[in-house]
Amino acid sequence: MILVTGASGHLGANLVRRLLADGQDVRALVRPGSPAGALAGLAVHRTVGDLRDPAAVAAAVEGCESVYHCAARVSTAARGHREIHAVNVLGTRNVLEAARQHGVSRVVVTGSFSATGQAPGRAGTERDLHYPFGPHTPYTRSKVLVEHECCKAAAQGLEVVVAVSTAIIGPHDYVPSRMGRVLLDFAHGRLLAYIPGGFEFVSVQDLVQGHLLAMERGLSGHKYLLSTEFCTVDRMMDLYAQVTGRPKPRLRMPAPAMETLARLAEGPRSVLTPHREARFTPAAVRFLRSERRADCTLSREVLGYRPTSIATAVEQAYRCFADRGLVERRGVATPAPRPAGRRGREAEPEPEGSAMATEPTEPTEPTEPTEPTEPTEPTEPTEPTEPTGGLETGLETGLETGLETGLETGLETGLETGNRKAITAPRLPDRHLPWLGPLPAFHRDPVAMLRAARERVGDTFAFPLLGQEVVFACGPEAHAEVFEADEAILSQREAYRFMAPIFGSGIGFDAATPEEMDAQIAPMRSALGSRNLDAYVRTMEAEVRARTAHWPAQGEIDLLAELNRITVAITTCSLIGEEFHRRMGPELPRLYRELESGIRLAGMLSPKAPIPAFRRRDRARAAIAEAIGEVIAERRRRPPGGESAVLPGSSAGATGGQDMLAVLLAARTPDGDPMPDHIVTGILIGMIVAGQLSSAVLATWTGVLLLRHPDYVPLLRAEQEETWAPGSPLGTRTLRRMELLDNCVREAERLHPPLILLMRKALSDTTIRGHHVPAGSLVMISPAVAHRMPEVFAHPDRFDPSRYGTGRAEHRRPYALIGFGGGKHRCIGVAFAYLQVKTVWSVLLREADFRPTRSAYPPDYSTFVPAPAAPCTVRYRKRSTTSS
Ligand code: HEM
Repeated sequence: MILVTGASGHLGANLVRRLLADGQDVRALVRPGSPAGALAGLAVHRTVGDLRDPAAVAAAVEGCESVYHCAARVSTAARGHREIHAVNVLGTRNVLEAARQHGVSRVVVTGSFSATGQAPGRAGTERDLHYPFGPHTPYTRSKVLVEHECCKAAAQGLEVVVAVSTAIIGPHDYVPSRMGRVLLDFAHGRLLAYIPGGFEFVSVQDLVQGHLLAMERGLSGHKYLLSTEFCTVDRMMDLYAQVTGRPKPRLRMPAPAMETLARLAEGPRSVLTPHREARFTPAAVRFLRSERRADCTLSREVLGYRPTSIATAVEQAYRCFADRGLVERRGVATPAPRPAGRRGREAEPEPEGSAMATEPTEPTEPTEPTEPTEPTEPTEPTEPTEPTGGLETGLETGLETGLETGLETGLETGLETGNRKAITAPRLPDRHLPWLGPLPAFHRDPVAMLRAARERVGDTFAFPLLGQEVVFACGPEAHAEVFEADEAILSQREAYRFMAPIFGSGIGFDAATPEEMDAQIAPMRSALGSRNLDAYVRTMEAEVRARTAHWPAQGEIDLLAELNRITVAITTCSLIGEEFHRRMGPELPRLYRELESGIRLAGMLSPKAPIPAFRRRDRARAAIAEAIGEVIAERRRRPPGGESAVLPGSSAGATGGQDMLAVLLAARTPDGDPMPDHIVTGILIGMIVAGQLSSAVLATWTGVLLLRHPDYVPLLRAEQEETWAPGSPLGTRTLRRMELLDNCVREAERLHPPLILLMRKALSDTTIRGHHVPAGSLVMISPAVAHRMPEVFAHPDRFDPSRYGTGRAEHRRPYALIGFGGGKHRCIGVAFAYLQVKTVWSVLLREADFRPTRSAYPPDYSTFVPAPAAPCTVRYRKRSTTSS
């Protein structure tokens, strides 16, 4: 058995495939939440574990003859020392220690070229010592220490070899890697200019070959550089142009000017997007210009390493993306071979069947005699994927000076973005500010702004917003095109990634792949299925009664605040259980509010910007996560079927009585392992955010509409008398028979949908209603605008529950009523939400009479889930009092 760590990263995914093809038995260690696609359908023993956990690592290593340790936390950030050190250095120590204890015969550890020193005037070799006093990133430093760990382990008798990677390109890139993202951007027309320079690249298949050779022939305690060839950015542009069929960007920016521009951009960026990973930094431009080279003579002589060609690797990478639907499938032209390079390897005979290339390009600048500097932006570490470093950052800088840079820095660099030219939908008149677009009007009242624009321009139009090109589309046909689009073309996950700090890293919209996200919410889907709903309704009824029991006989309440408390209790008990609700008590509504207030426009720009709302969001999340963690720990200690996992009123032993935490704790990953605790926690928090406030708001709007149309109240009470005997508990069957109530809630959904904007990110060029939508655009639809279209709903501003009755049923037109979305991402909580709102109003209408205190309850559009503006006060009188 062979263990591969980091098996779902770019190198890992290729290495595992090669080992399987060689007939090896492979165990793959992957971190929790890693992309399922990388290993999907492969006959590997998948084991989930964190490198920082010595026990998990030891369990993975046990029984293996050899280990490939490819996992690493890759980052270009100047921050995050602790985590990067813990994953890379201590994680490697754990692997090596476990290997020693379990008698593993050999370990190959993936190293980074960024940790190799640089000698003036020649290509770097294994002998060049790292210069410790340069401005290195925590990642580079960690990879130097990884090499030290390997040396120590070798000195203690373990056979360990370091296989050093340069910038990787090639197939099976599922995350995708940085180099893969550059290729995708090129294919989607998002690279508009580049800076000349050059890099060492390694074809992922050469890197795999190098790892196998290092395992077989490498000397213990030694390292071997593995590169395929040095490529200039010009050459790389030509290769990309050949495989994608797109022209290479015409703008070739002078490096000195770009360094100045990068310097100018630093100030605004540090204010606007302090946590966004920056690529366009002066240091990165300098690095690009230094054209650092690697000499792989040692690998060739000792290991017999025979690199192939980057041209082939680029072609394979493109084909693999095309197979996965991420880029257009086309007859990929085989890029022209190039003559051999200038260094040690050029004297070698060409390997059979290789397209060893030649590139006579001389470095445009002399190699700098100092260590290359790396970008030093304060960003969050990226996910562990592959063993690369500052090199690829330089490359990205070389390639990306268009839209993304504009977004990062807030500066239009004078390069027009490709998106803007290519969108064919009518544009809103350019009366707004560049880059910001119609932000002030949109922020104040997005529904009014979009409605007015639709009246002027039509159902589909485009406008810039915070540096992002937005295509807005309205009407059932447009909705069908958006909701039914493939995730690889219009991505929901990419559009909502700014919610990642709420779900947690690798969870929900931040899951590594769409399949991973589906797998995470699948247990919730079944927990919200019809067999469980009766038990939830009993919780709902109990919570509404418990709350109203505190009300004096008559008085004034803030309806939104009351319904918020009730839905907090219902959501908490149904999702996490009563013990959590009891433990958190009155704190919960505040914590949920602070969590939800973190969903705002600023998040689209930088979800971690240092603004008070985001700080409150993060504090609230931490407090909720900690408390959920304690409940999980208690539940895990107790035998399954413990009482707290059963909702009040449920029949003993019925699966239908379990809260959703119990369902998640019982759920298994595809490998049969329990779901890791942090994923369970993240999913529950995500569900709270998805369901609680929106239910409270829908319930409030239902109440406000009934207050404004009091004629419906006696009709609703008459319906209740027919369907719900006094003293008997509510249930799903009873609620379903309340058709008028159902239609009133549906009118609330139509007139005041809690989610007013739904979004998708275009990952490939596509069309909507015949208009071209380039990759990178944000596609937006609005239930609030669509529900007031007179072409779809007669007299759309009128409250008219009879529109859903026999003979009319306007909502049945596909994708006309979209308050809960549509297509494959339609809300999984729709039945739960409807039952909740209907239960709330069944009980409230039975218990009290209500009257408005205000002549109007206008929506407050300052939040993502607009409710009636505060205070939403209403007067009530308990009905028993009324009758007495
Ligand atoms: C009145 C209450 C609710 C409203 C108005 C609402 C609305 C929506 C909408 C519009 C979407 C689709 C988003 C899109 O396509 O971009 C959605 C998705 C979702 N909702 Fe709800 N929701 C409500 C309650 C709930 C509840 C109670 C839960 C769970 C407890 C829930 C869980 C989800 C989840 C997990 C998704 C994502 C589904 C997917 O992407 O496959 N929602 N919701």
